[in-house]
Amino acid sequence: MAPSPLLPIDAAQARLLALAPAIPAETVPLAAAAGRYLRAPATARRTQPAADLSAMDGYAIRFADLPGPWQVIGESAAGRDFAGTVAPGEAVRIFTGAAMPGGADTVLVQEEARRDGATLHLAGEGPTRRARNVRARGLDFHEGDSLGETGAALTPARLALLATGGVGEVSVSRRVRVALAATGDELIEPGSAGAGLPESNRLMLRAMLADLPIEIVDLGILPDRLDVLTRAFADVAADLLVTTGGASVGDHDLVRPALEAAGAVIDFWRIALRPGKPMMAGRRGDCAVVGLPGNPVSAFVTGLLFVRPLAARIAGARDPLPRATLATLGEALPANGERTDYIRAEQRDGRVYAAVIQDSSMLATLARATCLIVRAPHAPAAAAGDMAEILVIA
Ligand SMILES: Nc1nc2c(c(=O)[nH]1)N[C@H]1C(S)=C(S)[C@@H](COP(=O)(O)OP(=O)(O)OC[C@H]3O[C@@H](n4cnc5c(N)ncnc54)[C@H](O)[C@@H]3O)O[C@H]1N2
Ligand code: MOO
Repeated sequence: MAPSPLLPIDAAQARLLALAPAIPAETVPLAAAAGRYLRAPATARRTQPAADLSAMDGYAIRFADLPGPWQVIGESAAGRDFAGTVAPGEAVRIFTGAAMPGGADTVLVQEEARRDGATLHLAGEGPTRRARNVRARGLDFHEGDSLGETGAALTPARLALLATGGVGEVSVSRRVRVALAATGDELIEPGSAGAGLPESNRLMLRAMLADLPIEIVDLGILPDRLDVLTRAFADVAADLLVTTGGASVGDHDLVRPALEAAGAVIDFWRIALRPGKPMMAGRRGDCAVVGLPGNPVSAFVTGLLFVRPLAARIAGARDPLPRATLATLGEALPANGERTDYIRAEQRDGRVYAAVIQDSSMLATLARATCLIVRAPHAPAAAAGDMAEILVIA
């Protein structure tokens, strides 16, 4: 039987994201919502700033009174407003974040003022326009404004925005349950004694997902036995099952038959990607399943391009795919073949340099790499100084 053509990477990513199951929402306090994604829009419950505030330490004056002098009639500090009104020729001592007193419209910074008892003199250029050094009520946002659409990431900045908007709790997706299984009779637990190859894919993938709102269900290292794999895949309770190894065409590559025996429907297998060609993806009931190749660098690249975006999409992210940027090549690159190539490279002095050997088993070059150079299928040879797409990884 002729092998089916390899799926282009963007088509594979689109099909993969479409496999994301819907998971329930939950309401959590803002303080517990870091890294989650909004399931409902968040709306400002207050206006910020709630009043016109001084942006500087100085004196609240009427712009029309410049160049002074003024009589200082009181003080306004943050949280302790001045109760009166500023009449012509009057000023109020004011501090950053304090409410502007009624009648005043401008702040004279104290570096440009001279105090002589209760009398204030201009001692510099002074404010050049009305409302200088004043933050108008609502400068940041108004009550009723949207502070985040459905799917927005609760980044540190957005959490601070929501807190300032008077939002105390948010509707987010519950944590995504990600089951991780390594397969291979040659594998041993990392750090354990004995012959065998230390298993490295689970902890690598776990670390790649660490900043997402997930819970890991660790299925451990599974042997190359169809019955054991089938039972493990049939029993798993998760939103996303990720396996590594056994994805290719060898006699011991049992992941696909085991997934199918466990009731999974495979949507695609084998993509036009180097490294990572034998990746497969599908669904088993409400659980998305992704079978990654066992080679550690192949697992890293497919983890970056597929698993992490899928976990983020299940968590509610609108736009989860990694973003490439442009960089200048430090050396020439040969023409590419039929698969999109992700080349381990280092950024030095504003240029990128590819590692000489790109074997997909080599973790030392992956750990040294700060980026992957992306080479499109059939890209022509590139010269030093040409621009190339990269994905930053460290
Ligand atoms: N005849 C063909 N052979 C291979 C093909 C092909 O198209 N035809 N594809 C190659 C490509 S490309 C890849 S990638 C590999 C991936 O195959 P598998 O997913 O079946 O991976 P394994 O054979 O199980 O393992 C490959 C390699 O990686 C080591 N490994 C596996 N799991 C782990 C782990 N969790 N931690 C550390 N190292 C791991 C394993 O010992 C092997 O050395 O297939 C090619 N073959
Ligand atoms: O696609 Mo495999 O990952 O080249 O080594």
